[in-house]
Amino acid sequence: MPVADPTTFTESDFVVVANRLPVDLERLPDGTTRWKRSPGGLVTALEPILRTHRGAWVGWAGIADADVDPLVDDDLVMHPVPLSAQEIADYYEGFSNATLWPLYHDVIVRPEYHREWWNAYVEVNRRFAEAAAKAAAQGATVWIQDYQLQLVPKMLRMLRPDLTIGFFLHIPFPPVELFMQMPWRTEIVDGLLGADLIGFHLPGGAQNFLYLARRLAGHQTSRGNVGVRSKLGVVQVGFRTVRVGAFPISIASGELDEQSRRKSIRDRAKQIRKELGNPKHIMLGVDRLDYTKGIDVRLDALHELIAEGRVDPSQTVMVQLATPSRERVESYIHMRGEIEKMVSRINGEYAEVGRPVVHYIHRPVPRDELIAFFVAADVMLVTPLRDGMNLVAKEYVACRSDLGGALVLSEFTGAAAELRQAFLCNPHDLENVKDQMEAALSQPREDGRRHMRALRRQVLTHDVDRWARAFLDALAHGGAAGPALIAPEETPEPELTER
Ligand SMILES: Nc1ncnc2c1ncn2[C@@H]1O[C@H](COP(=O)(O)OP(=O)(O)O)[C@@H](O)[C@H]1O
Ligand SMILES: O=P(O)(O)OC[C@H]1O[C@H](O[C@H]2O[C@H](CO)[C@@H](O)[C@H](O)[C@H]2O)[C@H](O)[C@@H](O)[C@@H]1O
Repeated sequence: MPVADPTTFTESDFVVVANRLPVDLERLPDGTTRWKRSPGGLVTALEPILRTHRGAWVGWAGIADADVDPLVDDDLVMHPVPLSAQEIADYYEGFSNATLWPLYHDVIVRPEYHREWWNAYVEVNRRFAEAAAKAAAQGATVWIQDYQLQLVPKMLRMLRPDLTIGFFLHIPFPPVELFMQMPWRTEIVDGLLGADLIGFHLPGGAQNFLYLARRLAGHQTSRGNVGVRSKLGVVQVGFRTVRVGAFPISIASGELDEQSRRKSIRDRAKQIRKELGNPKHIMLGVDRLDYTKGIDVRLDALHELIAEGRVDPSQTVMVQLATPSRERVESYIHMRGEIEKMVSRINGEYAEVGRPVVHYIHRPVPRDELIAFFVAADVMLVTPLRDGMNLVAKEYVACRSDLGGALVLSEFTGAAAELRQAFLCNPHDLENVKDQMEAALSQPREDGRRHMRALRRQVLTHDVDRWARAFLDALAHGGAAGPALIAPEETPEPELTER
């Protein structure tokens, strides 16, 4: 990737600000560096949009103290924001991923609240706001992404009142009683209210936020329910009107559909089946190694199904592809150990020499290889305890133009609101997960084709372009608001949860 001369850059009319750049700088053992694709669904979703808009991307390069000049790759200008090792520990691993992440994901692990982490979060958010203010042309649109940067909208508005500012949250916005744990709750709500439009995946998240804007920040808000890509909510912040809406994110589904039809991918899918010993059933999990993803849930379910004689280990293989993630955060270290023990236990009890039941790969897989796995898998297991959207579920569906395969999908993902024909399951109810896995393994072919056809219709007609267009149109044009405002003192009791 070419490193460009920073003096040649003009300011951009469209700027995305996210914690990470779409590429991570990697330090190799010999001291040299190279760029690689960043992990996670945010990058998967936003990269194609930014390339179409020929915009700029402000974000961290993924390692400590990287002093990197702006870069250009295919018309996409990237502005790296440096973070020190201490800031990575306090802002990224600490406040973002040991405070906000568990708090916003139903406190699956206990969030930690430390003042020094909060101070680093404020400091780093200020640095991102300053970098965005520098990258944006007069009157530009700036789109800030995700929970790591919730203070940036207000900070940026103070630096650059001429900008149009959008914010999108990629993870669930929690129920009010959980959010109220946060010692800096008012600062976060105020930070977000610096935007002109605040987007969530689901209407429930938008509703939770409107309640807090009234009760906690004391603003008037609109009455009535927020819709999906319609019926925006409104918060009146002095003379400013902030809009709040639900915009479920998606993938570049058409492109993925095309890629998955290629002969090379089909051949590789057949070869994968052969390499796995030509089992009758291949089950697949594809995730960042995160405790929210319920990898333990599906392993537990498989273990019990085999023990009860409902799944035959000589005919069934499970492949778990797990990208390393946040590897220095304590809860991630613990979870990795637990999952690796479960894999060993199942294999110890049920594998034969040369025929493991569970294949576990703890590294990112190249994109073409991943697509071939999706094509090969008879049952896709997506079992998070909580997930903002989960793009993997949509990717699997986009890859199944053959109408084969079956999707087991947790009700606690954003994707479940759209993919109603999947085998929906409650990951907190192990018997239910087992039943749905068994049903997916044994569904009649014609039923499977019917379900997959319906799932594909949803995913192919609601792609990532449509998501971005819906958000950016609402940001540019305001969109329809609810008719009347509710004053803070009129606030009824909350309608809870994001679902
Ligand atoms: N083991 C893996 N190898 C390569 N890509 C992966 C792997 N696991 C996940 N991904 C990709 O990362 C993205 C994950 O997005 P998503 O399911 O929304 O969850 P999250 O953003 O929380 O990680 C998807 O595009 C998926 O294909
Ligand atoms: O940057 P990391 O700490 O390595 O984490 C990767 C990304 O994980 C999260 O992804 C979320 O966004 C997806 C797209 O909207 C969504 O489908 C998924 O449910 C979310 O978990 C995180 O929100 C991103 O900021 C991270 O970059």
